[in-house]
Amino acid sequence: MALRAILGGTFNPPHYGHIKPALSLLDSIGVSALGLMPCKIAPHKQVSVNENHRVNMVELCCTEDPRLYVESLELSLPSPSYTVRTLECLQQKHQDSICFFIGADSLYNIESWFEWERLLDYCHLVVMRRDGERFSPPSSIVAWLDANKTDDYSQLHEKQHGCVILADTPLHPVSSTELRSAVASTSSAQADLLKKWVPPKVIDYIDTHQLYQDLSN
Ligand SMILES: Nc1ncnc2c1ncn2[C@@H]1O[C@H](COP(=O)(O)OP(=O)(O)OP(=O)(O)O)[C@@H](O)[C@H]1O
Ligand SMILES: O=C(O)c1ccc[n+]([C@@H]2O[C@H](COP(=O)([O-])O)[C@@H](O)[C@H]2O)c1
Repeated sequence: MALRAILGGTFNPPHYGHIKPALSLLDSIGVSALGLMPCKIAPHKQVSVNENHRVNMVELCCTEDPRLYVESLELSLPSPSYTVRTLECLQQKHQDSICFFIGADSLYNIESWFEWERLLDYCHLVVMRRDGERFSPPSSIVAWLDANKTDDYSQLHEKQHGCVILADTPLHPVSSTELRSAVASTSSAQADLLKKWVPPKVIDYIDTHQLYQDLSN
């Protein structure tokens, strides 16, 4: 069965910490493209920048690499954007197996996700390092992880769903939160931070639309 790689996110704004570790895994996984899937209403976050801006920034981000595309399905589904429901719809739409990418911080909070125990019925989870030397999940999910994790990427093709890969991705120490602060700041160090982590077209978009000028968004 064909495999589809998807990274869901709020993307407020999108940054290289989203795309670089995920792109670095595509060859190992054996997929040629990565769908960036912006959520409509984030389940666990207050997001004041509207979905159109976030989608436009994700589209601009996709011009950075021909393997990137926007997966817009979640925007057409009822809010909030519960991943288990989205994955169910994605599978019905494409009939592919799905590798759903998340950062380690998302894994550590996964028990708070809507019907989280059903997630692996619809996808494989590919977890990217976010910080720290090694993965350190909360004890409450260790048994679940042990039952499902594998280091063998060929399993992603052999099984339709149900694997968890803790991927040894290079660290990209950045978050959208820091970048929103950097936009709001006037310091040159913060301007450098933006240039380092945000694609130039996304920086131009943020400037043009005066996003993140105050920290309430
Ligand atoms: N620097 C990074 N390295 C690895 N994974 C990341 C990184 N930044 C975000 N991710 C992962 O990408 C997904 C989407 O992230 P999201 O859009 O919430 O970005 P964020 O930087 O965590 O945002 P915020 O700071 O606003 O919470 C999440 O699963 C998150 O864990
Ligand atoms: O389904 C849930 O309850 C759920 C809770 C938190 C996050 N998610 C999804 O996880 C992805 C990353 O979320 P975030 O908040 O880090 O941008 C994004 O696709 C969200 O829709 C999903």
